[in-house]
Amino acid sequence: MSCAFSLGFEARVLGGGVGRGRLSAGASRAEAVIADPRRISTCSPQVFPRLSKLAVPPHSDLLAVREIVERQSKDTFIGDSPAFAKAKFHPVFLDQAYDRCRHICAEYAKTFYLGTLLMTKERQKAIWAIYVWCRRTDELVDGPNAVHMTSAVLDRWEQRLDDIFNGRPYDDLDAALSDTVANFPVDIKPFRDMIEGMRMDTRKSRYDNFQELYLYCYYVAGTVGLMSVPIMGIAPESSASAQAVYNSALDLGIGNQLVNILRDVGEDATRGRVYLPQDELAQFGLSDEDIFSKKVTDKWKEFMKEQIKRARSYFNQAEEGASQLDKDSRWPVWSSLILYRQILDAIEANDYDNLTKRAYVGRAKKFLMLPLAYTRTLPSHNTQLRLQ
Ligand SMILES: CC(C)=CCC/C(C)=C/CC/C(C)=C/CC/C(C)=C/[C@@H]1[C@@H](COP(=O)(O)OP(=O)(O)O)[C@]1(C)CC/C=C(\C)CC/C=C(\C)CCC=C(C)C
Repeated sequence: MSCAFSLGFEARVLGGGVGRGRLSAGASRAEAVIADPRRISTCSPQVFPRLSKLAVPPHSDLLAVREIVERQSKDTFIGDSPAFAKAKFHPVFLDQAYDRCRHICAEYAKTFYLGTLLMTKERQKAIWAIYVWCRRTDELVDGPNAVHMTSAVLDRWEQRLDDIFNGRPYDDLDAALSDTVANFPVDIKPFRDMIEGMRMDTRKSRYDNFQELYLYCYYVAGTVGLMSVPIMGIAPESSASAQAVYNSALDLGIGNQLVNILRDVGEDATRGRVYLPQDELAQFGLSDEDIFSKKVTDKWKEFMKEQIKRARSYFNQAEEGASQLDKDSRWPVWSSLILYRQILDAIEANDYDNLTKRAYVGRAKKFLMLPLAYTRTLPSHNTQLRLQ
């Protein structure tokens, strides 16, 4: 491994984080921007600046994450929820609504669905309802009706979200989510932020740097981590702080989204989209034209190696928090971790050709991974969080 590519200092979204290089108290998020173009190694004939690891931009939606965690960690939260007072549905209707969520989840995310089967019934239902809302939100911009997408559509979707949280669902799938948010301490902000991510996606097709990309990844995937932890629960025996566990949840979301981006570079390019930081492409002597020409050059391979390394480092950090979740909730999280790592392995196995090939994890490999993920949920594999 060339020392030119070492990853930079790490900083945490929530401060007081896990692992190496956390921000010292009082350090601003702006200081967490760590790409340093002047740091060019001399130990390799072809030199590249190092990539930033976690360039957390000082954006208000990222600053608000700490408050989301605090609100979601409050004991009184559930009683405060408007949906708690209003969402009273007939149990048969609710059972059917959750059952539809279960079917959708089983159809679209089989491996993840299998992983939920060890969770308590209440948690399973809640995570399926959240999954369905996220999937429907994503379908607005990515699904068959995406051609009809306008900002008014997303505004209406956000209004509908308010109604869900106020116990006034539009349909049965919404009702499942109304019931979920009445039963679990889930804040509305991560849901709003995911919609914001969809807005960003419709407005923007280039990312100047990793900070911009990080914000996008937070919106569309880090938010899933924030929504999921209150459902999955932190193990009563864990001595980790909620902030540290949420940091890991964000890391898993960001890591997963980075993998999605790396897997889909060629496909996105055919839609005129490049989700790779423009400044990093330039640092490696690459540009959009290299992506559109779909030639896997040595420069591209070096660039990809670094992008993969960065995605992996998010998973390494996510592991720490995954082991602090309630034990019956760990399986789907470990499955997701292992599966997305395998996609990175598949990109390597394709010799970094993600321009003309889609990295793929076969069905057999996916199912074989499930018992492996299960062993990681056992106490013998429990990683201790290094910082509380
Ligand atoms: C355990 C687990 C995986 C739970 C999450 C369940 C859930 C609610 C998933 C919603 C996913 C979804 C449909 C999001 C919409 C936006 C989107 C498409 C995001 C991308 C997902 C990948 O889906 P897929 O590969 O099917 O996408 P396409 O085919 O390209 O459309 C994302 C990459 C985001 C996924 C993010 C997560 C799964 C974050 C998971 C984090 C946690 C569950 C927190 C775990 C806690 C700790 C402490 C580690």
